[in-house]
Amino acid sequence: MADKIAVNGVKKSFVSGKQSLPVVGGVSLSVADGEFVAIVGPSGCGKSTLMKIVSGFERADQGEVLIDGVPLLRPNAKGIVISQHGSVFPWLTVQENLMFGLNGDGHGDKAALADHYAAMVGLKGFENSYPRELSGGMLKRVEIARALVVKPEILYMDEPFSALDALMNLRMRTELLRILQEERHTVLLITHDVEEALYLADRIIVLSPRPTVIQASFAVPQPHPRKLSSPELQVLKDAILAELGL
Ligand SMILES: Nc1ncnc2c1ncn2[C@@H]1O[C@H](COP(=O)(O)OP(=O)(O)OP(=O)(O)O)[C@@H](O)[C@H]1O
Repeated sequence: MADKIAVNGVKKSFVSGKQSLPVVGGVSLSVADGEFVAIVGPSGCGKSTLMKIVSGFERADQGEVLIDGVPLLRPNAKGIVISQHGSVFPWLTVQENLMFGLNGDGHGDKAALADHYAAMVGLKGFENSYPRELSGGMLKRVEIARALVVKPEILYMDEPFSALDALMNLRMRTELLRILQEERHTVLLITHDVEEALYLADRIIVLSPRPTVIQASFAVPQPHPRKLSSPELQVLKDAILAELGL
């Protein structure tokens, strides 16, 4: 079977005036169906640029991205991006936000589906609330539910929890794992937080400084729920931090 995501020899530079800034220096990567891959790397190395290329929002100068063996030329309905900035519509209620992406037929009772996903992320009873009435963590849950309600095969997450406080960040990690146990997705997560990657991912890829290439890759074979204090994860954490020069 083809990989869910295959990244082959992707390179990208940005041109500003006469200057060319090489950002992605040649990245090849395969992600299996249902796999959770986290990407860590130094600030400004090109993580978000790589994610934009892999999700179809940016074109590579060289190389290609295949989703289920098909070249990706633009954002594709199989994948949804969740970013740190958030994209919940403030003028719509939770239920209306969740129904927003369900255009066209084939979704049955949209309100019921929206309410099902609201409940899945712990927002039962808040279906008719507006975003201004919710906390930061609840807003993040709306965003996750809004991504999941369209049943994407791939979740692209770019620092999804970094705007949350530390406690809410920890809660959302657990919440995400619970949701992924209910509904299988292939996940690509960018994070600056090595512990977040160790807690969530099946595999952790360490990117080099810009122009970025894959510097190292670590499998995380531990079952969930994981204890970050376990000796195995501590050893992995030290090895990843060493790759990052820390
Ligand atoms: N559209 C663009 N035009 C020009 N330069 C860009 C563009 N997007 C990104 N860059 C540059 O590419 C480099 C990598 O940026 P990118 O956002 O991909 O890095 P990152 O690893 O995600 O950074 P951070 O960890 O700080 O979020 C930076 O030097 C940035 O200024």
